[in-house]
Amino acid sequence: MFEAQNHRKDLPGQIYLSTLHDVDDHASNNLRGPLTNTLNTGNKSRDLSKLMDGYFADASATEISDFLKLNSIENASTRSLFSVAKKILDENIERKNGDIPNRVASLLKVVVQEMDQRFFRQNEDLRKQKSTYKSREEKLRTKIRVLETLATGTTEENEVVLNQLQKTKIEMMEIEEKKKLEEEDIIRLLKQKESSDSQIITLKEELDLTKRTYEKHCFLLETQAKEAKVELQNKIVELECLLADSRKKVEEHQALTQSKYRRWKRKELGYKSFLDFNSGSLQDLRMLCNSLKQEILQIQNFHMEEINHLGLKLTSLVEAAQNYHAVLEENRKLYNEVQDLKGNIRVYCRIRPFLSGQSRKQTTIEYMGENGDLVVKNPSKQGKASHRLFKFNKVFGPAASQEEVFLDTQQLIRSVLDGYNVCIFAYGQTGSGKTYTMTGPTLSSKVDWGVNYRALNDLFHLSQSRKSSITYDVSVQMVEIYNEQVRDLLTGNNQQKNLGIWNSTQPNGLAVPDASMHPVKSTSDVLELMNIGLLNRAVGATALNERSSRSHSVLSVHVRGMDLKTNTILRGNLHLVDLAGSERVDRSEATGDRLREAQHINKSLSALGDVIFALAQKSPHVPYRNSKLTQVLQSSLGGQAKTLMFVQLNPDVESYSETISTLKFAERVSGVELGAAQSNKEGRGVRELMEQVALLKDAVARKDEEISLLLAKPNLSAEKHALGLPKYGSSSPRRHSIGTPRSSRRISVGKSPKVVGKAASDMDKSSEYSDKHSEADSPLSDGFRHHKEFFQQSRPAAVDATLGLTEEVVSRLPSVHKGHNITDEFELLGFEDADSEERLSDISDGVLSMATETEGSVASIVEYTLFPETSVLPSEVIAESTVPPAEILAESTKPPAEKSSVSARVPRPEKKPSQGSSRMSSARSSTKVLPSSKKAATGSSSLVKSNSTSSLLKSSRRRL
Ligand SMILES: Nc1ncnc2c1ncn2[C@@H]1O[C@H](COP(=O)(O)OP(=O)(O)OP(=O)(O)O)[C@@H](O)[C@H]1O
Repeated sequence: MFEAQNHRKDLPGQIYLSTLHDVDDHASNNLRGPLTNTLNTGNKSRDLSKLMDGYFADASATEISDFLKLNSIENASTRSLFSVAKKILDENIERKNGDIPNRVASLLKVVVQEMDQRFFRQNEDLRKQKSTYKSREEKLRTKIRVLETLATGTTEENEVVLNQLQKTKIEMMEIEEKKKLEEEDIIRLLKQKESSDSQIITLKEELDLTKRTYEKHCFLLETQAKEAKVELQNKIVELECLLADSRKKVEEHQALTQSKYRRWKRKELGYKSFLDFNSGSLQDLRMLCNSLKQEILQIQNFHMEEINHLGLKLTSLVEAAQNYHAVLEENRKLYNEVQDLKGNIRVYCRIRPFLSGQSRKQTTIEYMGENGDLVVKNPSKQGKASHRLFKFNKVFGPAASQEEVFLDTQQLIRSVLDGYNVCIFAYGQTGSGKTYTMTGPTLSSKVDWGVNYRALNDLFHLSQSRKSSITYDVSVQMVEIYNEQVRDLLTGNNQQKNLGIWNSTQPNGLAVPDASMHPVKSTSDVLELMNIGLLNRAVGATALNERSSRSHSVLSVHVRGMDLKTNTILRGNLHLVDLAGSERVDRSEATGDRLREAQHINKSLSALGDVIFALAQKSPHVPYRNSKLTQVLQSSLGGQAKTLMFVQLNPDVESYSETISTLKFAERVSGVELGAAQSNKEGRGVRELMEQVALLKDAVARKDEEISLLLAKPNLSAEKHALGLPKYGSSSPRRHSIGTPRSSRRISVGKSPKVVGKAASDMDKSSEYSDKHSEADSPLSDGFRHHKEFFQQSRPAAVDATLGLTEEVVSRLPSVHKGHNITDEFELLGFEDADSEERLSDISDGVLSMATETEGSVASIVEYTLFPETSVLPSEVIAESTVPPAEILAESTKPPAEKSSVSARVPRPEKKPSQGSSRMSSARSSTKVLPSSKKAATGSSSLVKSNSTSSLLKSSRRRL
């Protein structure tokens, strides 16, 4: 150990290289120590740490060589030298992009050389050390051998020697271990050397490369510098030239500025003089302005006065405009009145709003005028051709409330209380709002009430307010027409019973005699009945699936009013009709029930159209009988009624074609004139007639007496034969008059035949049309016979009585009723009226129609017979029919108050019973009497053939 330590001290360069680490650490410590001291002492030499920190990166070659001289590089450790070399390279590569300056390269060279030498020296040292160790090992082995020999001498000595040997062995082992360690160190050093060698080689190569690149770069830079220098020199020359130019320009500019200055000076002087001049004229202008102000004030005052004047004129204009609106309203009213007078069917158009479920809300309605104009747009067309204008009495937009709609309908409905027949019907495709308008969406809310409820409600209120002067009885019927079958909706049982319809219009507007008639006293009664009706309709609807759309519902309101002052009786009927959907069902698509429904709807609506258009054309024949619907509405579509049609529209573009066909229909309807409506009043005319009848009755009584006196004489038959009077029983006077050719009747009736002939001719016409067979060839053909038969069947007794007497008795009684012209009586009957003639020509079913469509007076007579004041059962009628005619006639002359009870029992004064009389009795008996009762009544009518009456008339005729 000791030797080893000593040997360390002997190593060259004073570096302890027992291990490489030791060498490095010690070396760096040794190096740093003196260098640091040197720096601290102010020596300018630089130490190796600076070298390591790249201190020499920017140092000159001389500085580096100085540094290397001053500092013993041999004292630096190998590791630090390596790191110095690496750092130099890294730094230079980072800084200069691989260009290593010469000085750094030389420094590197020095460091690398030093490291080379050091490795060489170390190698040498290690070799020497190895040989030293070997010699020592030899020495020790010899010592061991000596000692072993000595040990064999004495055991003690041996032991001592052994101990020494062991110690020596241990030492040897330690030395061997150390040797091994040193050998390992040497091997590691050798390896390090090898790696350093390779590093040095690569470094050298890199250095060479860098040097070459650097040299190239330097050359490039030098050439660039030369070029830049030349360029700069050129620029300097250019700049000098420019400087000379700008100097010249500055001089020129200065000269120009001076001339400008002089010019401005001159201008200033000019402006000054101009300003002086202007201030003078400003003064003048001020004065002028003041005078103008005065003038303007004057004009302003003048205009103010004018404006005030205009304001006054405007106020009067506004008033006029307001009046204009009033006048417009008045005009509308007047127009409606004219329409009423003309008997035009009023047409109101109502457009329903889009429903919440409708997704596309594109409307076909372009414009709705307050005057009833409606413009519809065709969505598939463009330009003018896409628009169509329609004109109606009124157009209600989607926002119109139920109340607004009713307000415009109210007056019409109110006229029912004045004895008019009114018909309101809603026409339009399915879902267009017909039921909404007529009934309303719900009954629970008053706001939603449709025309039906509001109408009845209004009628009740009005009748209440009039009750001091007129007492009213209101009754309702509600029927449904489905597949040409009429069903009573108020019976309570829902059996599908097809009800019969009168073949002609009835004076009381009753078209469906078998439908139950329900007297109503209040709105709640109506609501109750409506509910029953709707329920019955709904039950039908469930059975037949949405039947309400395919059936017509008719609510008939019958009003009878008695004027307490004049004893006039008013009869008004209101038909409120919710028609089936008007859309044309494609027959090719519909089958079975649907096809049947479609056919029936199409048929009935076409029939309605035909009736309306026949009326419009004043056609002699109105085809009421072509459908149940037109039959039911006959009394309200004929001459005396007021008719209103609601045209319901769905604004959706998809419904365009339906909308157009609905509007076209409505447009034609709106042009229809039915003739002036007439009130069903039983007034003075009736009473006068009654008075005449009373006179006649007296005359007949007197003549009867005379006849009975004559009959008492024995030569009676001869006398009778001589007179040539027809025998009673073979033909009644009425029959005679009808069966006789018109010319002969003319002769027999004197002045009146003209009228009678006309009436008969009308009857003939109606017969012709009603039968739908031409009778033109022969007036006495089958058709005429049919007419004759029908006339016999349906002719009301009262008319018969009146006409019979008029023709054959009255005309021969100038002495009885002196000064009274029989023509007047016919005028009273309305037969002289040209209109009535026209209307008579419309009769399709004989005298009953005639009675309705002529003056109210005749209707009243029929009414008395058909509709007694109190309901009388057929049996009672039969019993009462035995009342002697004298008594009846006497009764008829009584005042109405007394008359009412008796008139109800008025039997026909006809001698010959007929089917017509049976019909009368069925009608008078009760509105609820079934058609089957007609037969019973017919049977009972034989009883009506009162002996006294027949003998009375027979004898009177004989006498005459
Ligand atoms: N003026 C309206 N305001 C609000 N909703 C309306 C109006 N008119 C109709 N409707 C609604 O449109 C729908 C169809 O109306 P409605 O049933 O009255 O048509 P419709 O013509 O009677 O049909 P249908 O022929 O099938 O009986 C209903 O839901 C109804 O509430």
